[in-house]
Amino acid sequence: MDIATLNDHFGLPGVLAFEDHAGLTRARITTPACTATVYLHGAHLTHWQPTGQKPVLFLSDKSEFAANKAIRGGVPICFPWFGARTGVHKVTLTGDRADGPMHGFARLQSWTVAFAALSPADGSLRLVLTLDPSPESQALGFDHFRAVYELSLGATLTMKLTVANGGTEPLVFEEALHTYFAVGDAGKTLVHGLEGATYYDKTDGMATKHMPAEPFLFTQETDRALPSTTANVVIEDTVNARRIHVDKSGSNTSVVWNPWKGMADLDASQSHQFVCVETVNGFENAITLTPGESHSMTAHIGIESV
Ligand SMILES: O=P(O)(O)OC[C@H]1O[C@@H](O)[C@H](O)[C@@H](O)[C@@H]1O
Repeated sequence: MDIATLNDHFGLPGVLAFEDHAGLTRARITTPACTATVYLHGAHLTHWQPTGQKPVLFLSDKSEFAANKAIRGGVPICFPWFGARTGVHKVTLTGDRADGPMHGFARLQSWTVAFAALSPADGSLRLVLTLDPSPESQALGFDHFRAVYELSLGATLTMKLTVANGGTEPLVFEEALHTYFAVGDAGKTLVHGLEGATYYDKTDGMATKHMPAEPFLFTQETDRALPSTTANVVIEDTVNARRIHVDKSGSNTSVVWNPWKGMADLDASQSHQFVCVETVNGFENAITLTPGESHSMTAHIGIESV
């Protein structure tokens, strides 16, 4: 659908409008409760700001916006694998192959708008996008999945990713809502809720270790995958005097990440402006769906001023 048709079908005057940015289509959302931006490229939420709050999601000033690149910041959707397709602690995914882009193809595909409407209950905007197999996914061995991403954008944020198996063989995949939370200073940010959990340390050859007994403080490059973790977390952004609550369901893995340095699409000066606390099913928690089955993973984000 072109932008005019999207606006005709789904636009809501003063609330939801579709526009072009750098050749990509994005939805701009303004409600009394929040502002938000969603790119159809990757179904990528890049901005969510409840009224009266600073933006909750970080977006790199050096992010690229191009059809073959992932946006740096916001909430990339990783699917149907997390990180590399194969590796230590990984199970064999559909296709049983090692090729394909980092974090899967879903963040590089253009998703389809299926539904948009305001909720009469709380004025939040409900936006639903879908992803079906494409020549790119089929070339990587994924030709019988269906994915639905339901966003509820208001004073709180709900992100729900549902994947269905439309084929005749089991569908085995990983997934992540790779959320970049904006914080005043990553080095003064605590993560509560993961105390003592087992993790695989990607900065140390995926060695198995344990989180500290006290809330986790970012002090260096951090790249930790926590399997068998269903805990809700609270991110304590001390500089901004707020707590970000991340409540999740249908997710058995968490990932905590900050590169602590610049990257090609991240200026070094911005590397302490976010922490990634990711809602994931990965490694031994990869999802297996029998034909006709579906699975949902949800992250619900709320902000508490302190
Ligand atoms: O640069 P990308 O592909 O967006 O990945 C960013 C990071 O994503 C994290 O979730 C991974 O654990 C890291 O290993 C990775 O570096």
